[in-house]
Amino acid sequence: MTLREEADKIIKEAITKVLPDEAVKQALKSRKSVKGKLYLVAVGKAAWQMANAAANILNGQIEKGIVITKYGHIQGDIPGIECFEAGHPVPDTNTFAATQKVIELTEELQADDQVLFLLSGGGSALFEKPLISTEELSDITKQLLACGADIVEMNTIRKRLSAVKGGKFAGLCEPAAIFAIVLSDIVGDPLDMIASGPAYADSSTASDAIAIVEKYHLKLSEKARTLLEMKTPKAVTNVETRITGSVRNLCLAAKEACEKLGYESMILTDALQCEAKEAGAFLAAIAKTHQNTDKSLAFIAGGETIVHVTGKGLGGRNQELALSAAEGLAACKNTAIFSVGSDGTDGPTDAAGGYCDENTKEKMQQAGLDVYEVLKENDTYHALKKTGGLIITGATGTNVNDVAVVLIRRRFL
Ligand SMILES: O=C(O)[C@H](O)CO
Repeated sequence: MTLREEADKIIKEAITKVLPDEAVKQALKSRKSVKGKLYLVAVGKAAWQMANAAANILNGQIEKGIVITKYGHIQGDIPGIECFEAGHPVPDTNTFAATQKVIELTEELQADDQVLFLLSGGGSALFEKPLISTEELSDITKQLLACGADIVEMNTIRKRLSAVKGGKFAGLCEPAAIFAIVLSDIVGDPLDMIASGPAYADSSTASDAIAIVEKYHLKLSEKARTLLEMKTPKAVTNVETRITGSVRNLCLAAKEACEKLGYESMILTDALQCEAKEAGAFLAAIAKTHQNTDKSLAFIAGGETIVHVTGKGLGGRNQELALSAAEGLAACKNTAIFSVGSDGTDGPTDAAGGYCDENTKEKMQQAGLDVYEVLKENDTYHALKKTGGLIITGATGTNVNDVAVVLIRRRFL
């Protein structure tokens, strides 16, 4: 097997292990049934998979259900559940129309009813009723995506501009109860930030929001600024939450997959949060340090990096991380670094991530490309396409953040 084939195998096995089906099944065991009706609302990139798992278990008990997920993420019909696809990472008209359907569903709720709320990352874009114009929301979302704000900063802003985020969806469901199962795609699993916490009390403050506006010089209307200064729900009383899955599980699954291939493996971190470029260079440095090993080694780093967009190219944080390792890897032997988003999408591309090895830099030179220029233009997608380094998985059905792996192969090759 080549290093690239090994990488693909590790990715496949790790992602399969973190599909939410089993987690949903376990979480549902602690759900108390209610006298009234049971409704299902599933939002996020893993919404279809979570809803399908729940519908199989609750077989016929669901009165009505709605799934909102990203384009290309619906894998079939779920009896009794309406499934919608919408825009991500920037909400679009389908987002607003599908969210309106959910709001209409909440208007039917009685005190004895229960909403099974299945939430996963991506929900911030996919579940939205904005309190500002849709044009301004789209503009602010694009500013936040480009400025290098991390996901907690982004969602601190997003939840204040929304009628469903920051605990407000829980308010719409009152007096009915919510049983929420949340698949975490944020380091540290902050429930109020995952998909902007529609059913969780907000821990951020107006001054946090204003500080973020100032830090990134965001351009806002007066109305948006006024909304940022307003209070969000600090207590939510009708929700019981089970948190399942996380980047930790993804790292453990990757470690297990590496070990099956004979790598001595170590999780370096499951809380990677820095510039993608820095993470790539750092992992390449680790690869260099261990070149004299006589054992096959794998180093695993999970989390979510950020990109400050400076160019006009196409790419994503995982592709950027992988390509940033190309320079350092050129000095290595039988060594590769790959980084992948468990949801199967990296930035606004059809790739899940990127793969580089000691030959990538040379392949780029042959194609007339310079690593630094490509990174400056944020055009990693096109460069990796030329070097055969794109990782394409398609929608995976899960979303528990990203994992990067260093492979140093010293046997079997
Ligand atoms: O939707 C979002 O806000 C991100 O995926 C984090 O959960």
